Amino acid sequence: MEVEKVQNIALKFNNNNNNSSRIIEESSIPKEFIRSENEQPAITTVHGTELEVPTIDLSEADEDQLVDLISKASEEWGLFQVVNHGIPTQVIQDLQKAGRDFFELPQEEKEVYSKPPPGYKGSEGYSNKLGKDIDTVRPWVDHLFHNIWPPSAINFHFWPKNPPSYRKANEEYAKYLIGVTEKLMRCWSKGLGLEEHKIKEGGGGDEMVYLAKINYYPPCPRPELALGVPAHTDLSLLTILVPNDVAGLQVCRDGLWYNVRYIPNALIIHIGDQLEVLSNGKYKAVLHRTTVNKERTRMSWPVFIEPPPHHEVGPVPELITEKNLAKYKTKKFADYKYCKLNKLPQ
Ligand SMILES: O=C(O)CCC(=O)C(=O)O
Ligand SMILES: [Fe+2]
Repeated sequence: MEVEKVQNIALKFNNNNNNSSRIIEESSIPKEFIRSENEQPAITTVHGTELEVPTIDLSEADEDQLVDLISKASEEWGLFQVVNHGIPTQVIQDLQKAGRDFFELPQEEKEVYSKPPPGYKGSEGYSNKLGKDIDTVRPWVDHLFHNIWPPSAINFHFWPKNPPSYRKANEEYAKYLIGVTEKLMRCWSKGLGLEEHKIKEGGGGDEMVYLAKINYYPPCPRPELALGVPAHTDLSLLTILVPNDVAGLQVCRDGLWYNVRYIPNALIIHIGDQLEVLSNGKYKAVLHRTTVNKERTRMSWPVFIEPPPHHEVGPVPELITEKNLAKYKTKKFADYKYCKLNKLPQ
């Protein structure tokens, strides 16, 4: 069988002059990256159909209409794209260029920002999972995490100094992102029949943490066998993501995986676990994953907007009645995160 044939062929990582990019000499991948058949994109993707997730114009002047659209998309899909969101194209392009320039640096320079050794509890730092031994199937992706808001949560130690434009590009993007986030949270509150500040308050108010990530998915010689990020829902309250123009995001509907269409300049909004909890299950965290590409590097820039660790998250009390009992426990975000990352029951 094809899977077995490729299992014995080693991937060769070569240092290419001063740029230690990986040169893949065989038209194959090591077995650590090969997914079981029930995960392989070639077998599990619905081909020929890109999923038309809702695309919402965030400049819609009729606020009730906007609330309805966002509420419906969050209930039915858990994911939607927004256009006319108010973030200038230049700000997004600068963010993307700074991230791309960082990931194209020699490996040693990226590793300056590596996550601290085992025992480190934070999320921030660079991780080269492509080259790291872990006992599960490896994801075909490298990433960098660091907080971008609020100022008290920022640790510039994890922000690349090279390229020099990195800091300004991220600070600019963060400023605009706050506006988009707050608008979405007001709409979700209203969509739930609550006062407009309730979702923000339930998520930790001005202490909410904006955790930025860059995903870097290099070309993969056998994209039909591997995955970038495997199936998951985000831990966050919401995630706002900018992709590059290489498609790869997939969402699960009725057990089947569909490609999400790339729309230039749109932001992709994911409902995360914490919004599902706050809304007592009305809004659904979306199950998603990413595929990789044979020729091109895919990149994405998600920002996970999360409650601060000590903040207790549970269904908003006003939503709980005798007929609508709480479906989720109220617990500290840090505890929720610990259970999820360690695959413990919530
Ligand atoms: O790259 C993408 O489009 C999605 C990445 C993702 O789901 C994640 O990093 O949590
Ligand atoms: Fe995700």
